[in-house]
Amino acid sequence: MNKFQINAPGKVILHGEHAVVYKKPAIAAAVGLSTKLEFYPQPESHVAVFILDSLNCTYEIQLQQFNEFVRDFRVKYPESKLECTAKLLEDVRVVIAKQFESGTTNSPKHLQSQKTFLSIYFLLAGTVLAAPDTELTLKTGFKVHIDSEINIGSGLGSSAAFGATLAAAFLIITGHFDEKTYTKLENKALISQWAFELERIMHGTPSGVDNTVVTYGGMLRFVKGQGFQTIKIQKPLNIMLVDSRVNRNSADNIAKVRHLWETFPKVVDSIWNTCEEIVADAIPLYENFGNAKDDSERFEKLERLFQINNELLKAVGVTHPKLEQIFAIAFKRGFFSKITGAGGGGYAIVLLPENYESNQVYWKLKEELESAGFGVQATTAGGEGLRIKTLED
Ligand SMILES: Nc1ncnc2c1ncn2[C@@H]1O[C@H](COP(=O)(O)OP(=O)(O)O)[C@@H](O)[C@H]1O
Ligand SMILES: C[C@@](O)(CCOP(=O)(O)O)CC(=O)O
Repeated sequence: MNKFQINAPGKVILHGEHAVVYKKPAIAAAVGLSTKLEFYPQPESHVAVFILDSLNCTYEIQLQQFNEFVRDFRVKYPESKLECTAKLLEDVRVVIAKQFESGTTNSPKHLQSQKTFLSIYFLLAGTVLAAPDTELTLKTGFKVHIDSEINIGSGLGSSAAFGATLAAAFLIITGHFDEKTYTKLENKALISQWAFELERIMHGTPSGVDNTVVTYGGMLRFVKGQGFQTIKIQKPLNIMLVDSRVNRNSADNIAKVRHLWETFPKVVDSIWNTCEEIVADAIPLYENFGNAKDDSERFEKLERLFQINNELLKAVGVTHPKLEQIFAIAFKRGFFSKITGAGGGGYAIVLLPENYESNQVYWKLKEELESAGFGVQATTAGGEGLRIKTLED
């Protein structure tokens, strides 16, 4: 088995957050920050070791016990493979609970790591059970090192990136495909599908947009429950991600907006209709951006759509004084910005023009945001999805 490396990006929502909950379209894109997984075979070992930098902890799976678990599961459910993910999850929960009770695993961030370890064990067992070799067992150990540039739990899709890298690694070691053939459509679909399973562990009822964006990359239009369409962009968009450093909870914000909708259904529905029009007007701008030498007119139109979209999000009450401070600083310097995701804190995105780095005002903006205590990262929206490369010795 080879050493290999897998990178998967996070995601941002460009338009349609919240409206998407009410069956309106949204646009999401791969963000230029990624999670990196490195896989090292350990032929002399019988342990799978996971070094998780973001959680500052390590998780070990003893392969002998793992293989027994898989064997027992096959005996219990001889007829089913992938169809029984719910049953598999139930059984894996028992294993992980026992490991935590007996202290064989311990981690400083108990709750977070419990879900992570559950996801790892579940995904490994699931990919072994669904392997082309129906009797597969894991004979030799390996080491997996995962670190990430994506802030965890802040709406940038860290769990989908984590899930997609793990799924791809496990699908390789269980013989579904290799470091070259992963690009085939059916293999990407398999990665996204398993990353979705992991999203279900993390969120309960995910829309499926995060695992799709991180696997395939680019920009997508999506409607909840209706699937995805690729937006054929010419090149990724430059954006600045600004971290308000205010903790937010997506579920609370979604509930708050729902309450407003229940109180004033016609008013809020008309906001969602406008959000839908924003998506419709934005798509041709994104598709043609980068086509012409002078894109400035398109860029200015996009800026206005960003501004209108942001005002609508503010109207449904998902802004925060810290986000307002970011919008004011950006606007003062001539940049347009908006909330991305659930709001109430979390991130804002600022649209950046071509060659922004040679623009003095950009550096002033960055400096002012940083000295006001915000986290600032210039990156892209709409770049590459998951990729795998073999590592040399
Ligand atoms: N790099 C990582 N290493 C370990 N676990 C991770 C990593 N990234 C994400 N996770 C898992 O995903 C969870 C975050 O998921 P979630 O709350 O959906 O945040 P996000 O919006 O960033 O996807 C974490 O609690 C952790 O269990
Ligand atoms: C508010 C919402 O539209 C986006 C969720 O935001 P976040 O990615 O959790 O920040 C909810 C959803 O799409 O499920």
